[in-house]
Amino acid sequence: MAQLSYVSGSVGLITLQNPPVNVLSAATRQGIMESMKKALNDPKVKSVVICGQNGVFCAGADIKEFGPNISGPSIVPLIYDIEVANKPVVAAIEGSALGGGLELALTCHYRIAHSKTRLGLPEVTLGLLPGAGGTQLLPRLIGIPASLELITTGRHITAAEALQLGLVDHVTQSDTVDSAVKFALSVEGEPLDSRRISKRPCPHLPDLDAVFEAVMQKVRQKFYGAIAPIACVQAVRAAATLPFSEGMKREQQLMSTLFTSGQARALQYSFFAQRAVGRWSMPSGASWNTSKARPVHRAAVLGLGTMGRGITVALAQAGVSVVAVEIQEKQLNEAREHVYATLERGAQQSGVSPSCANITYSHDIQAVADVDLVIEAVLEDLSLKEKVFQQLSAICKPGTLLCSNTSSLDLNCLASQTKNPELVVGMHFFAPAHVMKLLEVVYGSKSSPEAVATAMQLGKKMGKISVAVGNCRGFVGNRMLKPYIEQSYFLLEEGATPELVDKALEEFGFPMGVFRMSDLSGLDVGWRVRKEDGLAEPVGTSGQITRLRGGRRYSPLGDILCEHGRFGQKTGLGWYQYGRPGGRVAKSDPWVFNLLEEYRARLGLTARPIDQQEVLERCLYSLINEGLCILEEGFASSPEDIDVIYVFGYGWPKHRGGPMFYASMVGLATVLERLDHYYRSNPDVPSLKPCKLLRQLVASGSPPVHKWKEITKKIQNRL
Ligand SMILES: C[C@H](O)[C@H](C)C(=O)SCCNC(=O)CCNC(=O)[C@H](O)C(C)(C)COP(=O)([O-])OP(=O)([O-])OC[C@H]1O[C@@H](n2cnc3c(N)ncnc32)[C@H](O)[C@@H]1OP(=O)([O-])[O-]
Repeated sequence: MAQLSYVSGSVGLITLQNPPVNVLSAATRQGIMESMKKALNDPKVKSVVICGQNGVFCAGADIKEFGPNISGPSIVPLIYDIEVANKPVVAAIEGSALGGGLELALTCHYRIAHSKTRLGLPEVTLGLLPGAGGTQLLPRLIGIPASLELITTGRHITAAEALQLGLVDHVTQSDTVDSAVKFALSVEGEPLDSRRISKRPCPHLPDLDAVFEAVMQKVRQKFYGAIAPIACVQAVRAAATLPFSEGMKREQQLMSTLFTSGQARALQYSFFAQRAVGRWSMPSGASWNTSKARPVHRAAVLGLGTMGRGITVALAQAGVSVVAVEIQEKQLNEAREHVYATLERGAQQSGVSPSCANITYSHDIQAVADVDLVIEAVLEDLSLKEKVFQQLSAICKPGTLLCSNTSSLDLNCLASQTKNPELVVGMHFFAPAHVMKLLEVVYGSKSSPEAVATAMQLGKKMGKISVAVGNCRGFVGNRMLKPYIEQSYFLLEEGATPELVDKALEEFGFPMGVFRMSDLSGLDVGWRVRKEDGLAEPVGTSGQITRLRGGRRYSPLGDILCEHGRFGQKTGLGWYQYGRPGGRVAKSDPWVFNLLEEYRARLGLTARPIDQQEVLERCLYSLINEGLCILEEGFASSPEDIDVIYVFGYGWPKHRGGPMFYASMVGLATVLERLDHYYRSNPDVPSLKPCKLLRQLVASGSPPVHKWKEITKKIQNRL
């Protein structure tokens, strides 16, 4: 929907009306077309201003309309009618001008932006490219290098940067539409040829081939496996080498290869999944729109180790006043320096003044007495955390929310140590806590919906993507990681090497394979959890190795490495060698090969050839199966929750949507058939046994992901 009105005598004002962000739906495109025609044919109208309702210009094409049969006027001829118009057209840009929204502004003759506007061509983040001429117009306006950077990253830029680049003509602090109308009046009757960007030549670049070669190499590396960034480079190259109309044809051709691609579907699914997780619900029926969050003005962080420091930085950067508590003086001083340095660095990058003043440090737990919320981040030890929750419950003012950053311990145990278990929730951050976007908000059996709502809202304020999940062992992310790691160990026993397994997973798109990732996070972390679970038994001098725990197959390979002090990067030795403690570059280690050979020989295991497909099927399908169990048991309320957790917390390649979406793309029947196949030959590995929900989904015709919730409900009601 778009509406034409008349202002200041001779200006036609076209207002996009499609809340909340005025996307170019079929009706909006129709409205623009009709309004433009009317304005151009009306002799009283000497100039036109285009703006968006509710302080947002336009967030681009309507992603919800993407599919084989898009109705309504096509966007390209629509916006080029604007460029050829014989009356000046001024874009009044507020809020956001993204994708097709910026392309619309680029076909206007002038662009006036409010200082708080964000502009960009983020199509690549949706598996696409700017398909309404953005790859041809932007280089002609701001040059090739800047266009390549903006289009291959999809980065949103500020109005100030846009002015500097020449993308907008003027930036205003006051009413944007007023400014644009005044500007339009000032250019009425002026010649427009020089304002038609498509008519301009693309600025010459002396070392064109070298520039494109370098950018192509960079995007292939940085966005490993993603096809859209490559197509973006190819499209901009057309702008540099072809006349506009030929360049447009090339852009359309490349866009058509991306539009129907699996990657585009996965990335668009991820776009909406990120928004869907904010609409959380609990098995009790309580949810985001029935629960009121409490304001959090002052928060405390207890325990200033690696995680505590990151959480303190993230809170301060979100403008929350923080009480940072660490009982050990030395650790407290180190933390103070680390937090200060991190905030300083952040301030330099964002150009915003550092928020150090928001933080007070103390080594006395009494200092948390009057805060609204406490995040406990002490060592991952149940008895220690229980003591801390007893203390907090005694010290804190009534109503203070008590949150734990535990990554696997039972939240109900912590809550039972307090007077008000309804005020206890988990806030599981991911390292580094001031960088990683994901936050698992964990509700226990007594957590109140208000407590969950408050933690979810605080997470959003900290710039996190927060997902509400139930309190099972390892919550969602770590619980699914267990069968994934387990399978990788079994594959080593059967003949694989860490290199082969990691190669398969990295070619799939993970930034790091399971063994390199384990070396980074520290093998001793998992070892401690396996010991707590009574799984890791010392092999020691007896040399007796058993591969069964409670009737289930268990591989002690990881324990053996830890017994040799091989904790990964931190000791310089793990599944790979790193040259020195803290080394980052992984090199194959003959010691590991010898260990595997000796281990197999001692257990009478015969190595066999294992290919990448088997690695992917066993590691990913067992992880997916565990995810489906979590849905079945109600510890996650939707497949989107699981996919957002894996994409933003565990390095699952975004262009593959997440474990649940990937399973639907591969075909649930295939996942079921492969798991059945592996379970038949490994009956002592329960994580390979297909769960009820998987069988039910296949029996129901393998519906698309967004239909799983209703089938899951049916199963839960039967349970
Ligand atoms: C030809 C052309 O070249 C090509 C092909 C294209 O143009 S492709 C399209 C390119 N455009 C984009 O990539 C911009 C995507 N949007 C955003 O980045 C953000 O939305 C925002 C603009 C910065 C606002 O953020 P926000 O935090 O204030 O609100 P929100 O919660 O995100 O959004 C508010 C509501 O609007 C919905 N929404 C936002 N953008 C949308 C879009 N482009 N299409 C459909 N729905 C959209 C969103 O799902 C949510 O719905 P619901 O959850 O309430 O039901």
